[in-house]
Amino acid sequence: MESDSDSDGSHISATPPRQLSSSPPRPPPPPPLEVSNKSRVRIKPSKSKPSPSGSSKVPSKPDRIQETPLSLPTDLPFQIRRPSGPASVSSSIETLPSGFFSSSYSASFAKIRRPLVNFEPSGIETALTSAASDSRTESADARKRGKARLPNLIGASAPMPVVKPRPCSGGDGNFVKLNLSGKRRKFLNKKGKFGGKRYKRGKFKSQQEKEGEEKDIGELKQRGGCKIREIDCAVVEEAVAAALDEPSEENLVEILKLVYGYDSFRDGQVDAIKMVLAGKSGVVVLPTGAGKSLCYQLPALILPGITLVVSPLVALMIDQLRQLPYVIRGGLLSSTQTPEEASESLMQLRQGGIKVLFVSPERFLNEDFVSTISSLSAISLVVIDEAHCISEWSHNFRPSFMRLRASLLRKTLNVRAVLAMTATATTTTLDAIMSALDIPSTNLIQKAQLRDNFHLSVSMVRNRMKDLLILIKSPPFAEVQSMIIYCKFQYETDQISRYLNDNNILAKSYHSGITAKERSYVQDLFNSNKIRVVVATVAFGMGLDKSDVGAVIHYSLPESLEEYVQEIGRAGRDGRLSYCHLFYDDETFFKLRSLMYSEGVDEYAVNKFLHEVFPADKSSCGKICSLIKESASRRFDMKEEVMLTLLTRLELGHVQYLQLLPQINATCTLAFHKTTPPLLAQKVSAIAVILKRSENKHGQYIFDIPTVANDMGVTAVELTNQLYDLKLMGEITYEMKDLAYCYRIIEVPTDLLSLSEDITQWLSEVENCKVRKMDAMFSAVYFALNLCDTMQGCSGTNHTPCVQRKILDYFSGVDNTDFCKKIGQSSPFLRADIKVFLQSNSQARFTPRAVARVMHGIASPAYPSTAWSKTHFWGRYTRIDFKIVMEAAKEELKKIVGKDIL
Ligand SMILES: Nc1ncnc2c1ncn2[C@@H]1O[C@H](COP(=O)(O)OP(=O)(O)OP(=O)(O)O)[C@@H](O)[C@H]1O
Repeated sequence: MESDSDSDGSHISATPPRQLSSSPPRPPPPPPLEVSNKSRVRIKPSKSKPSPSGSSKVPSKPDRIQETPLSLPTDLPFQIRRPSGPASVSSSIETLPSGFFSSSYSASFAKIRRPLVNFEPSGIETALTSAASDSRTESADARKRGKARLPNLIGASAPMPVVKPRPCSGGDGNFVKLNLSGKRRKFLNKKGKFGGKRYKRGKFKSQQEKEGEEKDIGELKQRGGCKIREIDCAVVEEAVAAALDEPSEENLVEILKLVYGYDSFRDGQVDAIKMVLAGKSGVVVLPTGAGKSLCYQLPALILPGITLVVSPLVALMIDQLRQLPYVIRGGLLSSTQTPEEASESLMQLRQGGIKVLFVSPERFLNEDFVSTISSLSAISLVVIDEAHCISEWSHNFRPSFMRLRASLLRKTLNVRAVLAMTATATTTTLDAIMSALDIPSTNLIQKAQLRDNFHLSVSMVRNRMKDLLILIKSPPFAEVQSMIIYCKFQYETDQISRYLNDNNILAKSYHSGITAKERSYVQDLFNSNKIRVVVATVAFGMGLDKSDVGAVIHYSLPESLEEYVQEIGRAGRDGRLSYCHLFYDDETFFKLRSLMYSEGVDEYAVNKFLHEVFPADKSSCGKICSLIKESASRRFDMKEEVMLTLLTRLELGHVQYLQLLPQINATCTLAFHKTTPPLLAQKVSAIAVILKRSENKHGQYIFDIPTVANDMGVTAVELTNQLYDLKLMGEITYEMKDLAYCYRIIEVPTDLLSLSEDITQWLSEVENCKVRKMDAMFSAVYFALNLCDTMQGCSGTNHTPCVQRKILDYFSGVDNTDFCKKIGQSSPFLRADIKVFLQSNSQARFTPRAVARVMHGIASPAYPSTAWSKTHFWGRYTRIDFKIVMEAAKEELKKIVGKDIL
């Protein structure tokens, strides 16, 4: 594996300082924060019993806001003083030019008679998405506005229109794909016919159109403050043809200049592009903000077929779509679209109207989509963005990413090359990615996973709110225009943003609990510098490419070094020095470490789960089954994501036991309106089966969709389509509820016991891995606060060299978790407390894990915090290792039940 000079923390000061010219005032060089001796972290098992904390995710009693008047600190964990002189600088980081151009044409939207019912799980993707509702309205708007469509630039011989310029990243770029500007689209559709001619701006426009456009550009200028330039499409076309013929660096740079306005490639880009153009699959590991998108955008422009980009978040897809260069037609398919919109996108895809399609991994559950994609002979490239999501050993595993395996992509979809991209992957994660995608180790392009323009600092907190305000009001943070504060809990983001506003700092909170529209609004305010601070949970940031974010503050410890690197990666994307400070406190660390155990499952629960997934009836092969998410989650005391992980493993493990289908609403309540039920049953077979299989309550028929579908021998989606037709005819109305996982049984396992043992073992390894990540994060901070005096280059609160070293070691596989041995291994009161707890709740049935969760203050579906945080044992033992507590609970339960407990 290659490494890069970044890995040597000693030259961190070689970063050029932020310039004052075109941006808001810039802070002076490295912050002279100092950690006093008082701040040293001391981890020791608690002597007295801690008071019960709140719930696991959102503690019932949030931290009190300290409204103490602000004065310059004398007794704080860190001291702030002005720098004595400028930082040493060099030009080792290139200055980033302005870049992308907006698009203004779009493909047609054909009308369809009926939407294909097109269920897709939304999961995390939806929860963390912003601006999704916008794309929906825009799509509808586009339908009203005409059908003219440009032919595929490369696939067809039609020339490209001379496009109007757009501001660089940070603006709302690719209008067409988002249908943000209908006027412009209409206009440029006309222009598309003028092959190769240089288009003079404004020549063919009505006054109204001109005004509309100018308004758009005006707004964008304001947002991004970017330069505007034109692209001569005929020239680009020539350059593309030349690069297709001979993909030399010279030819590629020519396109780079023409399309992006950049003079040269950044480290790793040209290698990645050449690899893909040669039809080879590969993995690209480049730091945040290093320009990974360009590694697929440029090949997408050159290669003749379609490029599919798989992204974990809708918000990310929308951002990437906006950032596509003007000359590449993009589209997206996401769970937030209506079935009509999804069908339209598929139709455009079939007709060659889309060159780059962004999709969620869940889309690959949709048979309609898979068959459309496999019927397209020309998929040149599949890009897997945030590819670490494929691996269960990453910080952000997404079960649906498991589906993206070489077998599906190459064999079923007939894809030529696969490009996996990430900024944060350990060696174990990389191995998992390469093995899933069948990528040889020679095709790994890896640079250091950290940019060297971060000034990293850490401090121990005593009063976080007050310390935060002092930090923001002191140099260098006081002079940073745009900053992000990351918190763990949603309630913290709201509290802090209120607190900052009360102290004259314009801030907004951002988390997945607010609507997509609000999230989009906050992001827009931030991008246009109308607010200074976004206080966010992990939901904010992935894909955010605001170049002048000058600081990132971690109000709470991140859960892993990967998360930390991703989040600080939002800062300094313009290459200038940026400041990243992390507040540490023991209490938060112990609380977060407990949360790492919130998804674990015991063998007992896995076994119960498998018995429900596979009906005892051996003839169930081929049957469609469903598992209602909410009730099953409570029954098995398993989070919904964990159930999905198990189902996905049953589909994609060594043996394929089932085939996961799109999620459905499993319970249907139906009423008849025109024809009487018996008469309609004579004409429509579905109704005959429904009458047989339903329960009649006050004239309404309630039935289970999969049961009726099985009886009819159709899929759940086909049945729903039939019902939809009957509804259109006015025959029936119906309501669907109970969102459920849906699957077809392929093979019933013969030995459920050993299968559950196997799966539990795997889950336990995944859990251990999460805890190790948390511990590695803690260790880096602990080291910085307590032991880094000896580390060359660290001084005061400048912990850059040692934190940087820890991060790079971690990504290259060095175990950093030594200090966490300090987590409590025993307590004299533990067994006695568990005994009292069990006696006082003798009516409830517990597993050792359930008891340990209560003692650690972790809510679970069967033991919600609303009910269980009332016990005074709730969260009492967060400082004692979870496994020790679980073991003690097992012993106590054994005594009560009198037999061995799993
Ligand atoms: N060769 C280049 N020269 C100058 N700027 C570039 C170059 N390549 C990309 N950029 C710019 O760098 C910025 C970051 O690019 P991009 O968003 O692709 O980063 P990334 O690696 O995907 O980051 P992240 O992982 O954080 O999402 C963009 O504004 C892009 O225009």
